[in-house]
Amino acid sequence: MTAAAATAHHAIVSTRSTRLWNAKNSRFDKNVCLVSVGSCCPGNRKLGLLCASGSQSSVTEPVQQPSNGKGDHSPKKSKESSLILIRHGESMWNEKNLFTGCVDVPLTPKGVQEAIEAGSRIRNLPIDVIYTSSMVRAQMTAMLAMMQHRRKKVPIIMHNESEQAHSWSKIYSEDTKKLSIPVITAWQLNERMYGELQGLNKQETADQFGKEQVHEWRRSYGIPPPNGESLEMCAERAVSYFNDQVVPQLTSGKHVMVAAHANSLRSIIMHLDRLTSQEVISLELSTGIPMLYIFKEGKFVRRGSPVGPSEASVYAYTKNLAQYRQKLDSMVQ
Ligand SMILES: O=C(O)[C@H](O)COP(=O)(O)O
Repeated sequence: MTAAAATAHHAIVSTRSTRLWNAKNSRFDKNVCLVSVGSCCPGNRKLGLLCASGSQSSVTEPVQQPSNGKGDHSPKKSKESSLILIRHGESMWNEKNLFTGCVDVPLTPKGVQEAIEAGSRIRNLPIDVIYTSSMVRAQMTAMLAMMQHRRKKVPIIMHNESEQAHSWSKIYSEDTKKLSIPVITAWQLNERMYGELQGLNKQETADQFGKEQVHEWRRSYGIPPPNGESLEMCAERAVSYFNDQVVPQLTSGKHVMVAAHANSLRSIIMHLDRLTSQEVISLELSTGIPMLYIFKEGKFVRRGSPVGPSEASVYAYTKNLAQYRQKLDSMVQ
């Protein structure tokens, strides 16, 4: 691991443990130990790789093509699927340390690099459908990351905002469709609305209102910034969307990537890992770091962040991932 990768890897901070989500029973039913790289310590609050060994399952074809991303799923041999969550790369307002929220700003050159680096980490992982927020920084991140993917499918933004937009963007070749990945954009995955903090400098705001107050606005679950959304309010739309749209894709065996934002993803991770409103306070997501979950039999198992494209343990997570990787290796590139 390079020093930069190690820093980035350790920059994701989570809480002590997570549990397996049982969608059927709508509950979490088993604790899972999260460890930092190279150790397995329940007291360690850094998020890294799981110490559990990979599960076994039957082979899933790596190439799966949803027709419209909203249903119409072809039957699969195995229902195991993977979920990649990624916060966008550094934006031009991250760089300036400004509260951004729902202001739609693009990536910096560093953010572009982070997205490309993220893409190289996940370049051997299966991805059938991509969800992004409606904001350009998340969309840029998803697109740049996909440029690195070894399968070389083309990510294509679905335009379903009107019947005309839908019909005018129709693809008339089945072969070409098979070589594309639908990208579904959803405002529900947008960054939490930061209210009257949007555009303000974070340090100056802390100087003015006090560090504790600003930390409460930024990290608490229930307290909204002035005229903005609390994490709880953000969760209401982001987690509902995730459950309504993303989970059915995973259930049908599709491999999904979600490119979104610090707080929309914090709310989703809080839900997946069943963090309490106290625990979520210390959940920090770095820009441009992908995180992998395996979804199987209605349960989410967090597998950490792939450090590099060839990291052996990522592909040992499950037999399916290993086989997908092998298929990529055997394909003429
Ligand atoms: O919207 C913003 O300003 C950032 O993307 C996230 O901000 P935070 O670190 O205060 O949650």
